[in-house]
Amino acid sequence: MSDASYRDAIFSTPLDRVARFSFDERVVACFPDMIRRSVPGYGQILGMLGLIAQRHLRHGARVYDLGCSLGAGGLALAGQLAPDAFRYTGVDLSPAMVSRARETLAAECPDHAMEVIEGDIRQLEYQPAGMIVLNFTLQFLPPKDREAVVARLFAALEPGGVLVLSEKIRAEDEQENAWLVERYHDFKRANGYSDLEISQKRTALENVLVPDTLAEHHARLDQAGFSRTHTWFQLLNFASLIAFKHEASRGGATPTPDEV
Ligand SMILES: Nc1ncnc2c1ncn2[C@@H]1O[C@H](C[S@+](CC[C@H]([NH3+])C(=O)[O-])CC(=O)[O-])[C@@H](O)[C@H]1O
Ligand SMILES: O=C(O)C(=O)Cc1ccccc1
Repeated sequence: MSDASYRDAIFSTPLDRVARFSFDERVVACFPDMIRRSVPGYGQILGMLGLIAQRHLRHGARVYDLGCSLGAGGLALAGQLAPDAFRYTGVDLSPAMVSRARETLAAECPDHAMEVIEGDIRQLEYQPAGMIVLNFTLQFLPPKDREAVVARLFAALEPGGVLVLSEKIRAEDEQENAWLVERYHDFKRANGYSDLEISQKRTALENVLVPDTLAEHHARLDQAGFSRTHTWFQLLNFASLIAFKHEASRGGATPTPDEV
């Protein structure tokens, strides 16, 4: 298969019926362009993964990248960490994404331990992990399935482990939300998408990408058992959170900010 990447023009012509958005071959072919032009802060969030891992990951521990798409999270980590610093397991449900991700990671980081599993993050048998990345993936699960997945991830994390959760979010306040969505559409327009593309993509994502509020995310993480959660990034209606699983062996000692 070719590793060429194309400009996203999927919603550029008028469609009689806009189908539900899916991660099929057509999306895979233009995905790097689509996500960079559609997700404010995407590159900056990826660039922080290595820094977060350097601070919080036990040397040699496993990192899960759930809904890894083309393995961008793995590439970012391998670019910043030594081969013995971590073992990467990407997981994605889309066969087209998985085969491209495997090719890219084998070619770009042959010295690192990188595997990609085709599977559903709701059913995966998780191995113990030091860091779990959900970079714009939880938002695609039916809302009723989100709590159970987060609980499973908490169980899979080693004490001292971290979950990085990046999501499109909805603001609680209707006016604030409307302002953020309008400026997000401006952002897309400035990145070369037409009004037609913006509106057809919006239709395709209805009931497929269902954003939660930041308060809902924090509450779900707290409920799963995470000892602390921070919102460390937000640009318009896109945000990233970090959740810490408490180090069990500290026996009541007060954790420093880096140890929470
Ligand atoms: N149940 C599921 N199980 C596994 N994968 C799933 C599931 N549902 C959806 N996916 C996968 O989650 C990914 C979401 S994209 C992630 C970007 C990437 N993290 C990146 O940093 O480039 C986000 C976006 O396109 O906005 C797709 O590849 C789906 O196939
Ligand atoms: O929310 C949107 O309008 C987007 O375009 C985000 C997005 C980016 C890439 C794939 C699916 C959704």
